[in-house]
Amino acid sequence: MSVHKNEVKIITTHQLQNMKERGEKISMLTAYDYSMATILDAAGIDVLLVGDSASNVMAGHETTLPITLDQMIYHASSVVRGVKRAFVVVDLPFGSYQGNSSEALRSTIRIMKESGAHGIKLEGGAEIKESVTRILSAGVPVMGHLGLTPQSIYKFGTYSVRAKEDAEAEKLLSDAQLLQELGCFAIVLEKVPASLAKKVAETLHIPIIGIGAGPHVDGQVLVVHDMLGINKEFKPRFLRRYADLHTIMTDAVANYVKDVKAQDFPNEKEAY
Ligand SMILES: Nc1nc(=O)c2c([nH]1)NC[C@@H]1CN(c3ccc(C(=O)N[C@@H](CCC(=O)O)C(=O)O)cc3)CN21
Ligand SMILES: CC(C)C(=O)C(=O)O
Ligand SMILES: [Mg+2]
Repeated sequence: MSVHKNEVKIITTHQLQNMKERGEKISMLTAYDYSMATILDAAGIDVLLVGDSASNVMAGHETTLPITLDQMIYHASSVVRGVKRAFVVVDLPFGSYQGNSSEALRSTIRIMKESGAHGIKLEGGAEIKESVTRILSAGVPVMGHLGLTPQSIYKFGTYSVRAKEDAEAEKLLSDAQLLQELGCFAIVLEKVPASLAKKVAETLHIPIIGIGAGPHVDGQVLVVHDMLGINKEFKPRFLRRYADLHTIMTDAVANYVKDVKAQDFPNEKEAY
């Protein structure tokens, strides 16, 4: 690939690894569509996650379970078209990989071929060892996801903080080590005690990206609609709101409605 003077450096798994080694934190947000991806990419985000949280945020489902592989591919291909620099990771949706490594590979190949994304993420540790191995052997970068794994919500029944007990914490650390040994390039840790996340980030050499996992990890991820304040209901302790787009958008739409009703829009300059 030729490198031109003004070309923006495309993020690779190697660069993410270098960032951990240099102590530069990795920034990651979700994106589900082209317009949002364009903005996030231009603003300098390192990694975009086409999360299965699209099931909640885009489609209005209660959980991440209903979203399909076809729907994830639609979101992912839209995101990829908006990106010039960020590394794009796609969640394998519920039912597309669990308990069947050949199906896991088939789902991954479809995502990579049909969306143009750069890697995939799946939830779990030892249980999904065969799937992870098989996907990695096809040359596809894999991101792990441990701690609160929303695709298993009905096994746990709550979205409460995970791995508070020693046994659960030990299992999480050994799962993280396993994922690293298999060859995963990074791991998301969701809603676990900061002290455990710190230990995992210090023990492993691959980047650990936290969401509700405290500051002592190698990067942070949030759902973009949450951090922009688009949805008002979701306010867990780990969320920081960087904007109140709910209010901005509501006011803008209310003003538009008012102007249309008052026949103030369109005016002469806005007509042909
Ligand atoms: N909009 C959105 N943001 C997310 O971060 C997100 C999704 N959707 N969907 C998929 C998963 C689910 N996630 C979640 C869900 C709930 C909590 C949570 O803290 N819920 C409650 C506390 C529940 C409890 O302690 O029992 C809260 O305080 O809102 C955290 C992450 C993270 N992901
Ligand atoms: C919350 C992040 C890590 C995720 O998996 C998603 O958005 O689906
Ligand atoms: Mg997810």
